[in-house]
Amino acid sequence: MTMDLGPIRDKIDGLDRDIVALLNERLALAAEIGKLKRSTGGQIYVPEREDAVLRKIVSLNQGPIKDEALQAIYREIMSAAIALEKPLLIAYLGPEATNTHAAAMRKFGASVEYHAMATIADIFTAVEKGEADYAVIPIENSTEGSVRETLDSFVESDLKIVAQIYLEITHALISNSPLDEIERVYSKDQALAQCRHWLQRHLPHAQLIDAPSTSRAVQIAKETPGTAAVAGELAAQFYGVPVVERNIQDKADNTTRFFVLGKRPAGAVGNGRDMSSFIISLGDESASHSGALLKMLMPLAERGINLSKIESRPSKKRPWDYYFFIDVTGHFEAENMKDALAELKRFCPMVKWLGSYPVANG
Ligand SMILES: O=C(O)C(=O)C[C@]1(C(=O)O)C=C[C@@H](O)C=C1
Repeated sequence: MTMDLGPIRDKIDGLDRDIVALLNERLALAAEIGKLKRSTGGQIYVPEREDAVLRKIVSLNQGPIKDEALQAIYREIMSAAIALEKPLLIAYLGPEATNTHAAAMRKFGASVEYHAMATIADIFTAVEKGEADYAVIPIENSTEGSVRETLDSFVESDLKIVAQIYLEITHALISNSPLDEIERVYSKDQALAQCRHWLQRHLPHAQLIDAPSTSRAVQIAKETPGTAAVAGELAAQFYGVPVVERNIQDKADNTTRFFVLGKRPAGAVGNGRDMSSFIISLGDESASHSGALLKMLMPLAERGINLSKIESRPSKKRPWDYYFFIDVTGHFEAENMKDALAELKRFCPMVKWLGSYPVANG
């Protein structure tokens, strides 16, 4: 039987012509917006608008395209729009091709510039000095907990959290050798631990060796026959090493949360889709007063502001003095938030706003 795909492909060609013309029409409008923003000093990347666009296209979608596929396409369209408005440089915690790189690309797409940096402190400095426009850093992992260096860096910095990214962490076995020839497996200890059962079952005799990063592990696997790496698929693509097996992590729900940091705050999305983060210190009350924490949370609870996370860190100023890092629902500019903060400031020596941002990426 011969298949005649010609007529259908002709229709696809016609649609592609229309799609390209429409995309260019949309991008020309973004370029116009860019010109206005540059003359008035407006922000090029507008997380709350992107959140609204991504929700709008999902509400318009009637299928068969999946919402996630449509959002991924729009992520790239808005990335191309940003690149026309002004080239943006995004700093992220390196090395290249790690999960933080993948998270940054998920948020900003392929049309902006990325720069891997060695430490979280370097990243804060780069954005503060204007050497990078935005930064992407990990804040917490669902199994490993918070990244303490990130929390501590917020105490001294005036940068604002403008967006957050949730990335499901998946691991792949990456090697030039087939499974039955692999004798050594390199990765970060955490990644090896997260794949322990799979490795025991499929490579019971392989030696498991710590590497400084998952990306370094892939570089080692690339150079040495009989070795493999456990890393994300981005690293396999980036270094050009084949994926032998994907999704080898023992648990399926391992997620890391990342923040996007910028110099200027993001506006409100509305519709209950905003979150805010603060550092609050109770000063002398924290050690002496068992009800102090409750007193701190009451002004928020009384105004219907939900607490989604609270975490304490030693202030390092005095023993048993703590900073509380809290995430709450709502935008900083909302009336109930302003009231709650005014009340907190009456008895808390430090109430520091770290930023307000859309609840989650699309
Ligand atoms: O609406 C804007 O401010 C734009 O710059 C356009 C646009 C878009 O392509 O929709 C692009 C980048 C911004 O982050 C948000 C939206």
